[in-house]
Amino acid sequence: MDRPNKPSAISPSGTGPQPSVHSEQGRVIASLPTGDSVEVLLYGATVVSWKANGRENLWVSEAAKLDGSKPVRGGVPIVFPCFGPPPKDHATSALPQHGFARNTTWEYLGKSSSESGKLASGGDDSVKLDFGLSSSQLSEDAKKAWGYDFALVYSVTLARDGLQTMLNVQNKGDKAFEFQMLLHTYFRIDNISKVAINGLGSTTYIDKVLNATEQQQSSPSLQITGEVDRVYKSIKQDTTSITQDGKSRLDVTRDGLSDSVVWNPWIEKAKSMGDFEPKDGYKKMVCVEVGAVDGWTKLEAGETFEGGMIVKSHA
Ligand SMILES: O=P(O)(O)OC[C@H]1O[C@@H](O)[C@H](O)[C@@H](O)[C@@H]1O
Repeated sequence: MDRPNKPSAISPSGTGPQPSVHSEQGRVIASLPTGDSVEVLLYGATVVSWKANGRENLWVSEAAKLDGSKPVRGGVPIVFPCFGPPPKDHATSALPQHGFARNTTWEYLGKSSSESGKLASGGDDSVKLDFGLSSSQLSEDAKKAWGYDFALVYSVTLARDGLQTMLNVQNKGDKAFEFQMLLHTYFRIDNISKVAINGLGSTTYIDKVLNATEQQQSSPSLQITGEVDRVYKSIKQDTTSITQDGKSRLDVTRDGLSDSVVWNPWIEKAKSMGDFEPKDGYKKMVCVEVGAVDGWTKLEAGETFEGGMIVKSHA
């Protein structure tokens, strides 16, 4: 399997007090001695909070359902195995928009021991939480709609210098399947009018607002002044960064992935979503989503795919 982008991981551990991890009411919360923390709902394995340097980096709607009745409007919902409404002539055609991963309850597999995974966890520097979802945990409806034998492991690593989220997809069955995946991250920002998205220059994108026409990003910097729903394909740069008032705010680095979606619903679309509150919340969020959504990724029986992101937050 091609791994288009291989960034260096967040810096590994030192020694010192241990991170704390506890679970309560369907969520797992991890904190570092520095005060940085991450909170993951078992429903959808949705990261609903990531605080670094005393600041929340994720936006969650005030009307988001956190009770498992609807995918969470905010945080980092996982899109799998289809992105958007599935095409009629594809094996995913009977699934809902964005698939089933974001509205199924995952299993907490535990905190991985130090030195395992992509980061050398341990000491006070990082902690890695693993979540699992396999075919047997799906609802009867989802099993009927997509009857493949698969296993997903989602690893969320909180480190002193960032957050890493990686999705590992395994084909456990005896027939090949095709999928798309996306980490649909809602970043919290202070004011959309002061924000620019950089690192998408010279990239071709599908503009879903302009009837899915193919366009070219000519300027190196994207400002958001209206509804934006764009699928950037085969991006050459590893990192898409969000600046605020001209200063670096968040750097999103793709790992094993080369597509990104940029989404902001703006005024009318925000009004039309019952779970989007406050209605002017579009000024405080922007989705920069990493994924494999241009066409389909095929996994043969027994094969594994891994992709995700490393996000660094600037104080
Ligand atoms: O309302 P949903 O299903 O969470 O989707 C939100 C948005 O998700 C984005 O990733 C899509 O590109 C948009 O088209 C879509 O509107």
